[in-house]
Amino acid sequence: MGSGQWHVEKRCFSSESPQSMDLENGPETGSLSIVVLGASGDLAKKKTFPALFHLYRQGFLPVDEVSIFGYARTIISNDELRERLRGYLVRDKDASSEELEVVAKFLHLIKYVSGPYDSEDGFRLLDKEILEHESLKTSAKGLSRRLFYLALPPSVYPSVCKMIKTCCMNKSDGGWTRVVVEKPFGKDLESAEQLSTQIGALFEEPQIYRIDHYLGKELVQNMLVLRFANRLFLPLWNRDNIANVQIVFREDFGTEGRGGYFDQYGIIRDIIQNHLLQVFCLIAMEKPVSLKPEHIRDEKVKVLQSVVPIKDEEVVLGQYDGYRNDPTVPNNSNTPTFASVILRIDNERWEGVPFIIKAGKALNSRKAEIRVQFKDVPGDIFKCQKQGRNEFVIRLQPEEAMYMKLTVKQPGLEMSTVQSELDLSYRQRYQGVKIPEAYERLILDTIRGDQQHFVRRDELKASWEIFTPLLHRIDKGEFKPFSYQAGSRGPAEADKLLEKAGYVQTHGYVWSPPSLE
Ligand SMILES: NC(=O)C1=CN([C@@H]2O[C@H](COP(=O)(O)OP(=O)(O)OC[C@H]3O[C@@H](n4cnc5c(N)ncnc54)[C@H](OP(=O)(O)O)[C@@H]3O)[C@@H](O)[C@H]2O)C=CC1
Ligand SMILES: O=C1O[C@H](COP(=O)(O)O)[C@@H](O)[C@H](O)[C@H]1O
Repeated sequence: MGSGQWHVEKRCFSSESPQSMDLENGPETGSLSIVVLGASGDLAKKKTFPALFHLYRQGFLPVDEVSIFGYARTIISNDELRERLRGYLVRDKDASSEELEVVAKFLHLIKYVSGPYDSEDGFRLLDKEILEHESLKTSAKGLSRRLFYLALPPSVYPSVCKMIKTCCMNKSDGGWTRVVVEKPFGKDLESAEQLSTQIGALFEEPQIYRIDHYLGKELVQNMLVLRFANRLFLPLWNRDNIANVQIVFREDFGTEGRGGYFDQYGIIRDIIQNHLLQVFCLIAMEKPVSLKPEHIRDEKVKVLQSVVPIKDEEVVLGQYDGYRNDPTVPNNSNTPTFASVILRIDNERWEGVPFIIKAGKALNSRKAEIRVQFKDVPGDIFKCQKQGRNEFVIRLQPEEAMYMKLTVKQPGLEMSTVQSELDLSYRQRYQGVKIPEAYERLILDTIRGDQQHFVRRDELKASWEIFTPLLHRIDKGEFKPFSYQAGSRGPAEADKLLEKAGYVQTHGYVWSPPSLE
């Protein structure tokens, strides 16, 4: 692979039809029906349909193969759905006539079917529509591919999966049916396992795509490359050199109309148990045998299983003032909108290294980053260590970047030291390159049958095992959040915990992304 292109070993093609048949993953051509269930909802309009549009625009969804269906209970016409979606695909006033035409052609591919989630009538109607479209599309040897995206509350997953299985499976020999399910996948270990069992009774694991959109972010996808394709990092990535790791998610807005949903889940279930824990796996796991999805997921499960029970004194919870003003949030809500939790791994590589996982809503900034802090240099001949430690920072968003904080000689006649950085800011380094949206990438993976960036059942179980005891105590009101001011850094106790974990702040040093001017 001299081109430096991503090389996924699992792809093996039939000699008969090299491009059309991936033996392990099912056919890659033939009619493709993408069904968005919950098409009237928030996720569908903001993420799913726009991602499909971007794939269409880049030629990944050829019109001679693809049909898109929306399904929900709301009674609306095809045109009404298309009109609802339009505004999320393009801003009319900025768009050229060519762009508007592309949008119109894409919207024309979408057909809406209305029906309930628990009765066969609606799904039989959906199946009839799919069959009708399949008969019109190119079908290599009559192959059909059916992708069902559940943009729905998890409470309806079991009945929807049952309806798909009963009424809407691919009917061609050698075609496939896949389902994409969103988070939250369960509320604790027991409910997640129950849901997995219900869905697992209907579909095989290779048909189930548990999506976690953080796994589609550019710099999250870069983690394995960074760790395992750079000699520089290999000998450093362990307890001998790394003092602590932080994985941080901050949002500068509150629950904003989603209070009712959020209050049943809280920040640990909304962000930490899934998004941040997936990032944690990629930082902490061992090198997989290969890039095959199962090899990667095997290593993720192992590291999750090596996490020791969370200690009470290594948790700080917070709730921002004003959270309970939302009419959909109970006045006595104990739900955390902020949490900082230290995870510890009991293995040869990481024993003694705290992983501080922190997430909060209504804070003073919006960003997600990984911060790997190295230990002090032994024998400080420059007497410079009070200036700060080496830190490797991976900024997931906004302004994707990686930078390494270093101590260097202050330029000039004197021998003094100063903190500086090696900086790889994506906007500057990759000018003109459009970084794809996470959902765009992940939906393409589902079509290609690549489960590398999706959560396997045992991985999900291991992740709930880590957080369920703490979550149950919070649910029972045994663990109380500190209050914090909206727009602040969160509760001061979280900074104390960070300090206790051994994080050394570099005072007076601020990294600002380089500007293009
Ligand atoms: N919104 C977001 O940004 C994100 C959402 N998610 C997840 O994606 C999924 C969908 O989210 P979102 O679109 O916000 O959800 P919505 O609340 O907008 O629900 C989607 C659709 O499901 C139907 N629906 C809503 N409530 C019920 C119910 N109680 N029983 C049956 N059907 C119902 C409605 O369609 P109709 O009444 O027309 O049938 C609705 O339009 C959820 O699992 C969510 O956690 C994940 C990440 C981000
Ligand atoms: O899954 C979720 O993620 C969003 C944050 O996603 P991002 O890609 O903008 O970082 C969060 O706002 C939401 O509460 C949560 O459900």
